[in-house]
Amino acid sequence: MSKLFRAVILGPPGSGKGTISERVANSFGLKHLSSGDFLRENIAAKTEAGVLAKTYIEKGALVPDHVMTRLMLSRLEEMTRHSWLLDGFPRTLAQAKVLNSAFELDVVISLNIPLETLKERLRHRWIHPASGRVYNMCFNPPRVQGVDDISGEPLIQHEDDRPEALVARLRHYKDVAKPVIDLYRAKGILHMFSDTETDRIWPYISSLLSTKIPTDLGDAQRVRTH
Ligand SMILES: Nc1nc2c(ncn2[C@@H]2O[C@H](COP(=O)(O)OP(=O)(O)OP(=O)(O)O)[C@@H](O)[C@H]2O)c(=O)[nH]1
Ligand SMILES: Nc1ccn([C@@H]2O[C@H](COP(=O)(O)OP(=O)(O)O)[C@@H](O)[C@H]2O)c(=O)n1
Repeated sequence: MSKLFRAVILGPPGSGKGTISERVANSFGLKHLSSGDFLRENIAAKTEAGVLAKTYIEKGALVPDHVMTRLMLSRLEEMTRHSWLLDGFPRTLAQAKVLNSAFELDVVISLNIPLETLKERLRHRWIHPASGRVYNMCFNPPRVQGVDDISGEPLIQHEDDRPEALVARLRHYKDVAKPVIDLYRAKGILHMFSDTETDRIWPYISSLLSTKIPTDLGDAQRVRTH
């Protein structure tokens, strides 16, 4: 079987992980696994992990490491035949160590976006909860304001996307993410990107991945869209 490709994208809330992950999935045929979306699916399905995770997310707290690692690793065990890009996991050093003991990562992308840019982006972020589709009134607005392009269902804004909630989330993110970033830098697989616009970062990420992703991923997996 051809070599598989395993990557993680790290970044604070609003940094564009989901936006960039979708472009990576479309360009390189990797499976994008968003831990936030996966948690919301489990919450909606009222799974044991979802019910437990909900109690933490509602308080704006992180879901405990053992719940996240059990949930994410069982999902990854179902994807062993696929190349993937993880978004939002690992989020802590404990999560990273468990992931590293189970899978060898090829690339870790870390987005470094200024606070004011994050605030501005999240202020205008609208989400279709059922699909996880993400819009932005300034960057990628829906055809009809407040309505999902595909389903016609209403869009919502996350309570903790408000600017006053963001500062606390950001401080917590930085405290928790630093040892994870340091770990992957020490492994020599960290690639940092800083800018205020996704469209300026994307070409660099795309060319990095073009050099790293095995060309023999197989047609089924590698769908090049230009
Ligand atoms: N103005 C602007 N908005 C952007 C840009 N890139 C992404 N966005 C929007 O900014 C918001 C945040 O982007 P996401 O991809 O959701 O960021 P994220 O890192 O996945 O955020 P979390 O899921 O909260 O961790 C969304 O509404 C995006 O549509 C950009 O370059 N400029
Ligand atoms: N590894 C993770 C990922 C998400 N989460 C929780 O799930 C929520 C939604 O995750 P998300 O990635 O959609 O949003 P962000 O808060 O990361 O911007 C987070 O706010 C956390 O409460 C977590 O606790 N641990």
